[in-house]
Amino acid sequence: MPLVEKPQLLFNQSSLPTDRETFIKKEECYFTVMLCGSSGTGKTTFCNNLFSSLVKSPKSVDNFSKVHKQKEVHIEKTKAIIKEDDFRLNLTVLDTVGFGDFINNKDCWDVITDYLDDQHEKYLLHDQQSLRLQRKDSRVHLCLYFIKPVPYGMLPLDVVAMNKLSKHVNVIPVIAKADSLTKPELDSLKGKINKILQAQNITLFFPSAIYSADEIAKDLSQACPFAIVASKEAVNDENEGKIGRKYPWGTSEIENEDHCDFSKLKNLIINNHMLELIQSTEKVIYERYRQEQLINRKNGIPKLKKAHYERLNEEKARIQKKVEEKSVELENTFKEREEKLAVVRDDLNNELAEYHDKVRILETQLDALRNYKGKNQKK
Ligand SMILES: Nc1nc2c(ncn2[C@@H]2O[C@H](COP(=O)(O)OP(=O)(O)OP(=O)(O)O)[C@@H](O)[C@H]2O)c(=O)[nH]1
Repeated sequence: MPLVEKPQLLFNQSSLPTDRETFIKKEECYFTVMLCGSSGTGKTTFCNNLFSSLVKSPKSVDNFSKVHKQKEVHIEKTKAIIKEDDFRLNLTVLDTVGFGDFINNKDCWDVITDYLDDQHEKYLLHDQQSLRLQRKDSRVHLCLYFIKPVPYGMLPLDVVAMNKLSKHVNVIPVIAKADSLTKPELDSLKGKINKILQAQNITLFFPSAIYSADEIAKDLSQACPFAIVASKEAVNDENEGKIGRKYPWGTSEIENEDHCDFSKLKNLIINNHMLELIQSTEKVIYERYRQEQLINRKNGIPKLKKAHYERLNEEKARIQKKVEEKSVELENTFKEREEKLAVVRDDLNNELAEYHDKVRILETQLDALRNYKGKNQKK
């Protein structure tokens, strides 16, 4: 687990509201963030920019082809401890490897929603025990959903996946690689995405004024979906320390609000609303899961998840097929044996008929001999 001491200023403690100050005074906090989006959307680069440190290493070419040989989406976990002054952030970053990368992406969000529910379930089990000390909390506080920068809006996969995920975790959509769009294209894309999200009734995470200030919360909410640019390089010597992307015609600085919404998103997640994300996970999302489970589950047994259900159905179909194949095989063997037995029976019957004929001939001969003998005795 990488231990990153003193990254570039992560927490702006001087401007903290009281609630957050208390939160920081706890000296330690656990935060889990999920990066959901297809390969190459810049998730790793963005994550390292967000936490101002090398939290996650980019995939090498070999590693990339190895992980993508698996035909299923899987969750890759990276842990890091970020220390700033006396505060320690125990960070867990979850990458959804393979999400949206296959030709058929049907139900690829199931692995993720099952993972999210599993973490709630583990917490629920701890909750139900009499001694609640040292309970592990692996619940996910935030899912950053990476939308590809395509001018026509969102793919149907994005709409369905965000709809499903938003019931299990706080979701914030981001437009990845926003430097590939012009300002008018970006504004139009944001408008289209917001219209789709509204029409589909997708509930996203929006910062509330209780955790920051009215204007800050409003400004951050208006920036959604956040257009982000990520980079691992400083733009040039002159602007040393400024991270960005260099092009032949100019530069794009990630923290420049005229270039993208990176700073706003960082303010939301780290400076102002991390506590709200953690509390909303506890009070809204986990509470909803807890109530649903306790109302619906029979005899305390957790409800089967879709993936488990499908696996059981597949297993049932496999066993049924095997039973059918075995019964056809047995029937054929039985028929073969029956046919063989019929041949043996016919042979034996023929043999028996032959013996009967022979016996009949012998009896006729015996009768003839008896008659002959009787006639001779009379003489
Ligand atoms: N133009 C542009 N390129 C970016 C941006 N962010 C990242 N990249 C580049 O995109 C490539 C992929 O970035 P990664 O951060 O590895 O993407 P990823 O989503 O983590 O990829 P996987 O690990 O395969 O899932 C790298 O070459 C980055 O330098 C961005 O905002 N704009």
